[in-house]
Amino acid sequence: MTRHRHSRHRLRRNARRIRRDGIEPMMILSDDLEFAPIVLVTLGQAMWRYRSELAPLSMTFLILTGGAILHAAYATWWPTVLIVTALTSWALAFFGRWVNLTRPAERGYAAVTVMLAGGWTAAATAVGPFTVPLPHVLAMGAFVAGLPWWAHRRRRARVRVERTLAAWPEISQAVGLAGSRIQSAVVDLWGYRARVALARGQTVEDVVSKLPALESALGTRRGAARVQPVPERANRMELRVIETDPHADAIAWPGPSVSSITQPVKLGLFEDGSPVRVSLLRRHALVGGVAGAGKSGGVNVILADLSACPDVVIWGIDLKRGMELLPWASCLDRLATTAQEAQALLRDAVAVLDGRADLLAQQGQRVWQPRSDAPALVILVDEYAELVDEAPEAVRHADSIARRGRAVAVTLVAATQRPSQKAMGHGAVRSQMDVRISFRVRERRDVDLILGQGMLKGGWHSHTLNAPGKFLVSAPEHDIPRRARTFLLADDAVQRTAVRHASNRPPLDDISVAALETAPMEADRDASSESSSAVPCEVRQAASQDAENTLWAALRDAPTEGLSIDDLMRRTGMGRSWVYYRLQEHAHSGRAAQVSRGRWRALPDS
Ligand SMILES: Nc1ncnc2c1ncn2[C@@H]1O[C@H](COP(=O)(O)OP(=O)(O)OP(=O)(O)O)[C@@H](O)[C@H]1O
Repeated sequence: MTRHRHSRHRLRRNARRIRRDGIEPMMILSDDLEFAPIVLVTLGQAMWRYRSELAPLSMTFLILTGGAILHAAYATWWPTVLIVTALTSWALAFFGRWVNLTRPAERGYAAVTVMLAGGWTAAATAVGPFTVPLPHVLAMGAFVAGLPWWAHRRRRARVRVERTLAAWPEISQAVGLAGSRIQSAVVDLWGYRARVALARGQTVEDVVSKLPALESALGTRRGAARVQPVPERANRMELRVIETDPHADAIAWPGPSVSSITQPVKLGLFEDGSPVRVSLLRRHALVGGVAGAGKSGGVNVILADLSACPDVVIWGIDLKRGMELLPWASCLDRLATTAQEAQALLRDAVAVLDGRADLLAQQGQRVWQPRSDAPALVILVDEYAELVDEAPEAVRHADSIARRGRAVAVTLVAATQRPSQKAMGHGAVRSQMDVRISFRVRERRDVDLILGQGMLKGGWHSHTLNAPGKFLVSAPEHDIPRRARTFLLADDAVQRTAVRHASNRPPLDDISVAALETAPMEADRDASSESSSAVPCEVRQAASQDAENTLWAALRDAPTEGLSIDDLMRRTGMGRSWVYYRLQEHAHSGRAAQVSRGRWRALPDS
């Protein structure tokens, strides 16, 4: 007692000296201080930190204490304890959802545990908690009921997230977001998300630029953290950490989601499982991304939905000799696979546009309302850059459609790898695209190329997409960067869908057909300046067959080191794309192969 008074006195004296001398206060561990309180505080902190893991033990202790008190004071109350237990178990089993026990297994566990605990308490109330075998039963019960608790995945995830976010003050300091606060956090199937209040002057863009540092501080894998603004508050954001990728597996196309172009098509699913719906009515769309990133897959989903709508006519341009769009031929009102056909198709689309615009002007209407007898016209262009290369004249028509087509429901859906000004033909097409879909891009600067200026800075990181089919979509209804994955249509699904939808495709309306019938006069004028399209069809076919034969002969007679694409272009007189796609076809059917980089020859036994 005297020793305690001495040390308290010494402490007070030290504190006075510190204040007097202006020395910064700090914790000093010395044998002067009492050791026991520090141990107690540390122990208390550890127990608090591990309170979830210790819960079965704490509960056992509480039940034991409760049993002892009840036995000592109210030994005759054991039937009441039993009744309360039965009622609570029943309520948990049937209404546990109200207390966040979302799964049947969780409700069952809670009901059984309450039954065991209540049963034991009733017995302890009646005969005393230390009467054999009650202590043994309690120990066994605690262990058995504790096992599912300790093993429960969602509980462990919640605890891990709580601990991570408890360190937010240090984390935010370390990454340069000091002063921001976590407001709430929710653990879900794929990871967790937290609402963060930003400090004064901090913006979501600041956080986006610090994402890699944030991922490191949170201890997640690279690319696991996402940041989304909260539209109604500039000083709030949602931080999402994806621990298990919900897009790890391909998502099969579930069937058409629309029956009219006036409804938004369903492209795929966001990471939270919600559908990506985008309206294509009176909107042009640009689909971009590196080769193999899933553009054609995305176009397939658009086609599968649009071909289910009886109020839209679809035209296609595929200068890869129809490789991508040919499977949909039965649903396409028109398909162009050569530069000349593409040019004619776009020219006709402009004629349709003009015809419709004239009618609307006469009737004093502003927009074309798609119906099955007055359908919208959607023109799908696969690999737009190819069109610019091979049919530069066609780009003029595409430009016209991009600028004037919306009101009359004549719209473009253009897919291309890298929509640079050059690839888009230096026209207005790119700037007129209202829906931008970006699959993975190789370089950061390509993000802005597809999605628009400043998008990279705003957190649209399509260079970090890590699997084919994953995309970001920017459209009037999608102004937040959220990762999504398109549905996947396997080849046989494309075939089946095309066959099923082919029977209810609408023809063009009378106004558009009449516009096309009066268009040839203009077309002839066009044609006179284009020697290629003036060549009759049979002559073109014969020329193509000649080139085909020359290519095959060249490949067959090629030296062992093969022939380069330039050699083959020279010999056949055809363009690079033509040679390239014919080689791909030969390679596909096992007739020719690349002997070294860029050099080809026929296979010996073909
Ligand atoms: N949503 C998806 N889910 C799973 N896999 C996909 C998905 N989309 C595409 N893939 C896979 O990626 C491969 C390449 O996709 P796709 O042909 O669509 O790419 P691309 O961007 O069109 O390439 P290219 O420009 O060479 O035509 C496909 O063969 C398919 O296996």
